[in-house]
Amino acid sequence: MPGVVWQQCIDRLQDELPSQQFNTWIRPLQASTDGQCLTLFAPNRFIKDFVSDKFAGRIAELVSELEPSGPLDVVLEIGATRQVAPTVTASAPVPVAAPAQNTFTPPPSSDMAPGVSGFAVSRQEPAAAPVPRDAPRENLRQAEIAGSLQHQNGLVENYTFDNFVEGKSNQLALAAARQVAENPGDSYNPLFLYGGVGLGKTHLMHAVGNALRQQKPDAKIVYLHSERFVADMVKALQLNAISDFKRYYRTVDALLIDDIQFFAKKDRSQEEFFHTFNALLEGGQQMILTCDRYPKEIDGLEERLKSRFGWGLTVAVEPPELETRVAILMKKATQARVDLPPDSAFFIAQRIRSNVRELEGALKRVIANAHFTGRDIDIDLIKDSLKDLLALQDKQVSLDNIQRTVAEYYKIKVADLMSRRRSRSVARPRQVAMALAKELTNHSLPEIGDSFGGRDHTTVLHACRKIKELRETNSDIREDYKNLLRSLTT
Ligand SMILES: Nc1ncnc2c1ncn2[C@@H]1O[C@H](COP(=O)(O)OP(=O)(O)OP(=O)(O)O)[C@@H](O)[C@H]1O
Repeated sequence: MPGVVWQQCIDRLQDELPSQQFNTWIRPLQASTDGQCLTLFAPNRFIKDFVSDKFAGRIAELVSELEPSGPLDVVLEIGATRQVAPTVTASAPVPVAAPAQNTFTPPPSSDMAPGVSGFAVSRQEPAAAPVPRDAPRENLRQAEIAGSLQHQNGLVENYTFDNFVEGKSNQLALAAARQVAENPGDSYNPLFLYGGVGLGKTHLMHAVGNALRQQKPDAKIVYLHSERFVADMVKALQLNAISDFKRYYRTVDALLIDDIQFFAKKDRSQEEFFHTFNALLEGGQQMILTCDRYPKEIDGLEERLKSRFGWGLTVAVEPPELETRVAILMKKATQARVDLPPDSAFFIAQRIRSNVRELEGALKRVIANAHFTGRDIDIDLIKDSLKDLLALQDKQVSLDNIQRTVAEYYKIKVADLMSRRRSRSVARPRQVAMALAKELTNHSLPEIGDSFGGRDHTTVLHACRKIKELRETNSDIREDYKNLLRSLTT
C-alpha cells in the first residue's frame, strides 16, 4: 500500500524536521504511484529543487524502509498545482488515498466557480442598500469608489529588503520574498506569510512591493489590510458599484493583503475575494498574503480559500532569536544615527523577546531618553528608560515562576525539580527548566544551579546543551519548550 507508506513517511519527516521546514517543503507535496515508482509532485520549481537537494535522500531511505513489498523508486516532479495540498498535522492526519486512481491527492475542490450573485450577506457585514441609478449619482458613485480605492497604493518606503535583517527565524520567508520580487506572478503565487504579531510579515510584503515598483515604476501595486478590503467591498455594494470594485482589483499587477485572518466569518467578502483570487492567479498577477496563523487553522474561513492559499508557497516567520534581535537593534540604531554599544544592544535584546515591534519600541524609548537627558546610551540609561517594562518582566519571569510553570506543565511537583531524583520523568523537565532559566533570566549558572536544590553550575550548562540538542532532534521537546516559552513570556 504505497499510499500508506507515503503517509508513514510524512509522519516520520514531521517528527524529524523543525515544523517550519516541514510545513514549507514537505507539506505541499502530493504523491501518486504506479506500484513501482512513487512520484512526488511539488507545486513549483522552488520547492521541487529544494526538496530534491535537501530531502530526496532521506525520503528515498524512508520509503525503502517502510515499503514492505520492496523498494520503490522516488521521483520528484512539478505537479498540477491546482490540487489540494495534503493536510498533515500531528493530531489529525487526513486520509490521502484515492484508491480508484491509485493517487494520494485529494480531488480538486468542486466549488470552483459559482456565480457571484445570489450569496447571502453575512451577519458581520452591513447589508448593502442599493442606490437607484441616475446620472449625477452615477458620477458621485464613480468618484467615491475611485477615491476609496486610490488610497490603497501607498507602500511604506523604508520597508525594503535592505532594511530587513536576516536571521534563522525569517530566512525562508526572506528567500521566498526575494524570489517573488524577481519573478512576480511566476511560481510562488500566492506567497503566504504567516506568524505572530510584529515579526516582519508586513515589512517583507512591502519589500516585495517596493522592489517591484523599482523595476517597473508604473506598476499598479496595491497594498491593503483585509479589513479595508471588506470595508471597500461593502461601500461598493452600497453604491451599486461592485463591478468597479471588481475591475479595480482585477487590473492590479500585484495585490498585497495583510492579516487575512480578518476575513474569517465574513462570507460575502470571502466570496468576493475568492473570485478576485482566481482572476489574478489566472492573469499571472502576484498576490502576497499575510496571516497570524497557518491557513488551515483559520476558523471561519471557507475550505476552498484555505486550499487555494496553499497553491503557492506558505512560509512561517518565527520570533527572532537573540543574535537576530541584537542585529536588528544595531541596524535600527545605525539608521537613527545613534551610537548603541554592543553590550547595550545585547542587554535590550535579552530582555525584550516577544517581537520586533516591541524591540523597536524599547529602542525608541531609550533613544528619546538619551536625547532628552543628553546622556550616552549605556546599560544604566537603558535600565532607567525601560524601568517599568523590565520590572514587569522580572516579576513575570523569575526562577520561581519558571519552576512552577514547568512543574505544572509536566504534572510533577516543584519539589521534584529540586530533588536528587534522576528518573527521566523528572530529570528531563528539570533540564528544560534550567535551560529556560538560562534563556529567560539574567541569573548566572551558579545561581540557577543553587535554585535547583544546590546543583553545580556544570550541571546547568550540561542541561542547557542537552536541551538545545534535543530541540533540534526531538519534536516533543521542541514543542514543549516552545509552549513553555510562550506561556512564560506572554
Ligand atoms: N527582520 C527585521 N529587520 C528589520 N526590521 C524588522 C524585522 N522584522 C520586523 N521588523 C520591524 O518590526 C516592525 C513590525 O514588523 P511588521 O509590521 O512587518 O510585523 P507583522 O509581522 O506584519 O505584524 P502584524 O501581524 O502585527 O501586522 C516593523 O517596523 C518592521 O520594520
